[in-house]
Amino acid sequence: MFDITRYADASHKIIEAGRFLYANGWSPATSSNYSARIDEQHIAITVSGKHKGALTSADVMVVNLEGSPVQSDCKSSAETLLHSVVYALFPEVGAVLHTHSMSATVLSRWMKGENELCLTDYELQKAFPGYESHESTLTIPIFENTQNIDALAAETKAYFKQNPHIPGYLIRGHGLYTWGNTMADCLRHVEAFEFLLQCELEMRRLP
Ligand SMILES: CSCCC(=O)C(=O)COP(=O)(O)O
Ligand SMILES: [Zn+2]
Repeated sequence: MFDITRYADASHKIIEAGRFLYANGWSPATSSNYSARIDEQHIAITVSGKHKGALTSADVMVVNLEGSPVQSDCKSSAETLLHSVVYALFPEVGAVLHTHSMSATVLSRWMKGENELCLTDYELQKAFPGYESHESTLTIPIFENTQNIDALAAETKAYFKQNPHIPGYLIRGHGLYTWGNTMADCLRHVEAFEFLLQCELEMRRLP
């Protein structure tokens, strides 16, 4: 069983995150999904198909670390397993955010055939833990989009088991996943990734 006060706190943070991410244009229509850890075994996560700019507490439910609903008849995000993988691999992670920005979508499509984006020489790389200089390289894997979330979850699990320091990934033509120890950390990571992805797009537009 989970603590109801911790669930309420997680739900509140998810609702606020949705307003912020939608307002920035990073979660259009009913795209995206968000989660926050309640305890070692329970995660609060968005219900599937909801508009993320207008979430209410009824749009946030609880699943266990295997992604199964706990005390709810709602259907959790279609991408629940992608969240579960991160919580199961990294016990310190407190929040996972998935967004569908134009820059993540366009850049990952533009990079057709490439399976990683290497970011270097950006001061903002320092927004991520462990990246202490613009001279470091932040390598972001790009996974192919698929409707088979079980398969994608297995792929991401294998990758991040080997690469635990990488703070997120792209799904081609789909969006961004990132995480953090707190919701504030995770929101900072989304914002930093969005800035860096926009820079990369702009660089590719230059003659
Ligand atoms: C309308 S966007 C397609 C589904 C998706 O990629 C997404 O992020 C939202 O799915 P959910 O089931 O979490 O609402
Ligand atoms: Zn998505």
